Amino acid sequence: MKVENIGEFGLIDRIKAFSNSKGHALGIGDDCAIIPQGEREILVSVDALVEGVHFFKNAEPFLLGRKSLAVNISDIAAMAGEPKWAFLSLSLKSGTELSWVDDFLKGFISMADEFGVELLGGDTTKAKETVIGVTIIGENPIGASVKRGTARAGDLVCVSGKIGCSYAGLKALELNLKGYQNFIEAHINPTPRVNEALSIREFATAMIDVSDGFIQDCNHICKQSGVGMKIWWDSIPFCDADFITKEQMLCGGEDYQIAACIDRRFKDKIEKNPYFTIVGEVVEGKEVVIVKDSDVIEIKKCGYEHF
Ligand SMILES: Nc1ncnc2c1ncn2[C@@H]1O[C@H](COP(=O)(O)OP(=O)(O)OP(=O)(O)O)[C@@H](O)[C@H]1O
Ligand SMILES: Cc1ncc(C[n+]2csc(CCOP(=O)(O)O)c2C)c(N)n1
Ligand SMILES: [Mg+2]
Repeated sequence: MKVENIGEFGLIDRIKAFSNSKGHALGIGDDCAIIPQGEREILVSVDALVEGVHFFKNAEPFLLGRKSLAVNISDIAAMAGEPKWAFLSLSLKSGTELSWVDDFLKGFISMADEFGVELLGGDTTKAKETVIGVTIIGENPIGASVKRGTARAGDLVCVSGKIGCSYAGLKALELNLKGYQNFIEAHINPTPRVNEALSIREFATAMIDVSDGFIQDCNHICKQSGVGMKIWWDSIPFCDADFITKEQMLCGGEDYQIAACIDRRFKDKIEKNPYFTIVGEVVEGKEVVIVKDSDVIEIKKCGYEHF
C-alpha cells in the first residue's frame, strides 16, 4: 500500500491513530492545537509551502514570504485566535541568490508586522526544491477558541469575503491570462482573516479557514461535528471571474476566507456584520449539500488533497 491509496486525509487519520496525546490539549483534527495555560490558551499550527506544489518556481520572493506567513496566520484566524509568534524553517536549493532570501524575508516580515507577529526562530537547510515551513503560535482567553467539532443542527453557516478568486488567480497564472491582476493578487497575496474571525468569535459555534476548497472545508466541520449542511446556491458570494466555473470556485481552495457556523439567535448580528454573508444552515446529516430552488445540485467529491 502506498500513501496514494489512502489519500492525505486517510494519512492524517492514520497519524492520529499513533497519537499519544494525554487529553489535556486539543490535538490532531482542528486548524490548530489548543494548549490550556491558566487564564489563556495557546494555539499552535504548522504549514509548509513546497515549490511546484504550493508555488511556481518563478514566484516573486517578497510575495511568497508574505503568503508563507499569511496561510499560517489564517490557521490561527480559523480558531478565532490572535497570532503572536512564528518560527521559520527555510530549506533552500544550493545556488539560491541572497537577494531572493532578502526579498523573501522582507515579505515575511511585512506580513508579520501587519498582524503583530514576532519571528522568534526557525531552521535552515539545503534541499532539492525550496520548502518553507512555518510554525505559528497564537492565543486566546481560555475557552474562547472556536473549533471544528462544535456545530449544531439549526445553526446558520456564513462565510467572509468571496469564494473562488484565488483559484481564478491560479488559473490566470497557469494560462497566462492578461487583465486579471485582482484574482492573481488574491492567489499570491492572500489576507488572513483575523479581524473578521474575531468579530464573530462570541457568536460562532464552529469555524474553519477555506484552504482546501469551500465544500471540502465545510465537510471537515460536518465530519468533526457529526452534522450536515445545506448551502443555498443563490446566497454564495461567488468571485466574479467568468473564465472558471462556479463549481471550480467551490472546490478550488486557498481563499483563506473564514467559514463559520453561528447560533441562529445571533442572525441579526451577522446580517449587520460587514464581512460575512449567510450562505446556509447546519442540519442533521453527514455532509454538505448544495441546494438551488429546492433541488440538490450534485457536485462530485472535490477540493484539494495532497496524494
Ligand atoms: N504529519 C502530521 N503529524 C501530526 N498531525 C498532523 C500531520 N499532518 C496534519 N496533522 C494534523 O491534522 C489536522 C489537519 O491538518 P491539515 O494540514 O489538513 O490542516 P488544515 O488547517 O485543514 O489545512 P491547511 O494545511 O491548509 O492549514 C491538523 O490538526 C494537523 O495538526
Ligand atoms: C504551483 C501550484 N499548483 C497548485 C496550487 C494549488 N494548491 C496547492 S496546495 C493547495 C491547497 C492548500 O494547501 P495545504 O493543504 O497544503 O495547506 C492548493 C489549492 C498552487 N497554489 N500552486
Ligand atoms: Mg486550516
